[in-house]
Amino acid sequence: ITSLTSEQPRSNNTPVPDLYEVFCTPYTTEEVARGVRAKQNIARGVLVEVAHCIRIPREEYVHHLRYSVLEHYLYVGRDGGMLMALGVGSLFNHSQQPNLNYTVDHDQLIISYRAARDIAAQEELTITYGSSSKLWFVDRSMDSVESSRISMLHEDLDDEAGFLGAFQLDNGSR
Ligand SMILES: C[S@@+](CC[C@H](N)C(=O)[O-])C[C@H]1O[C@@H](n2cnc3c(N)ncnc32)[C@H](O)[C@@H]1O
Repeated sequence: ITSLTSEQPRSNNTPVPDLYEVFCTPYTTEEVARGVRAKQNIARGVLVEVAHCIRIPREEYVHHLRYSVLEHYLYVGRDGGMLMALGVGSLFNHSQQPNLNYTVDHDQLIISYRAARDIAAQEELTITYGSSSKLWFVDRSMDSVESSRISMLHEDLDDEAGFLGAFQLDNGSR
């Protein structure tokens, strides 16, 4: 069965297997601080991960989850709801110059992550949560000094939906 499966063409929404691993970060501040890094070189455009999500209705988010630790793990969903990405979708750390882009399929409750550029083995895989002025933590990523300079230059461009949740609520957008 294994060889049969691997001989079949990969469908457009099947990520390439074994591209990443979870590691302990030197810079985030959780009790167990993790990030995700590449295990091998990844070419630009490669589908790295597909995260199935749990939809959290707006009411549950507003009255419960935003007061919990999960607040720092949620993606913005539809109609004021939020999405909890399963698997490593919830473990990507933030960078102002991320090497992953992601798209949210609100109907299928799926977030797809693709390489935004060529990525070298051992590089941390990162997404952007939004502009640095809206983050709820001190950005300690390796590129944060350079990135805060760039984000100040691009502050006005950063108001799209789809980033992780907390700052958007502070921002009064729901
Ligand atoms: C979605 S979680 C990422 C996984 C998290 N590092 C963990 O081990 O559970 C978001 C949290 O990671 C931390 N984090 C993510 N990116 C960071 C960065 N660039 N600098 C410092 N902390 C970061 C913050 O504490 C944030 O609330």
